[in-house]
Amino acid sequence: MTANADQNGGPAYGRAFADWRGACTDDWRAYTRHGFVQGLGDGSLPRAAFIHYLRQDYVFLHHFARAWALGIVKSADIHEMQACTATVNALVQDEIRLHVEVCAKAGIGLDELEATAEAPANMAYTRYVLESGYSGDFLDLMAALAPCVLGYGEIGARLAAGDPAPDYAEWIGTYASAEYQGLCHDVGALIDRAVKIRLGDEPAATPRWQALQHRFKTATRLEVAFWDMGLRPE
Ligand SMILES: Cc1ncc(CN)c(N)n1
Repeated sequence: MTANADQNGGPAYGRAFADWRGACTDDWRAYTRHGFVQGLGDGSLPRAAFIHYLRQDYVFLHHFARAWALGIVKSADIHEMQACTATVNALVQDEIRLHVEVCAKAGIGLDELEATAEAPANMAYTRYVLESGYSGDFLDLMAALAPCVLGYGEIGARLAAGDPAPDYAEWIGTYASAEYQGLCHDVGALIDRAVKIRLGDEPAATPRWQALQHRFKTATRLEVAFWDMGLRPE
């Protein structure tokens, strides 16, 4: 367990994250230790699969930015609005730069990137998250969004600490960076504060908790399906 780990061995991104992650350990492991992830770490991932994934992820980030913008709509106060705004900004200004730059080096320009046809696994995941926000409240949306932000934080930190092969250093460096790790801590704190405001000090004792755990688990499974899709370039 590292200094930054919580008591379950996961990164210390907050209490709600630790609980939700701990309630779906098999699915979480399938997501964060997926063959695609192992291939990023040891360099064995075929380049075609990586570029295929990255193009889909470029589309994914558009929808995720929309979902975080929906968080602004569903916010209870200025603190939540500011935190959601910062995350939208991190997605569309910082994270997406990786996708644009790596694809440009592979000969895929911005127009071609924008014209990427969305894969069904991408649609299933992003629309699930957006629907969680449309029909649910701020907590429903956060439970569906958390595996995305925090899972990549956990993966990036673990791969970077494990002496990775140089092939995917840019990808690993993006998610292991101080900026991305800071974002994960901010999002974890946002969720804990939102839980406290809405469900009090003993949220696990409230009738809503299981439904939130279930939303987190469903989004985690959709992350697994996204990696599966990444391994199947047409
Ligand atoms: C599918 C997916 N999940 C998570 C992330 C990290 N924001 C991402 N870029 N793509």
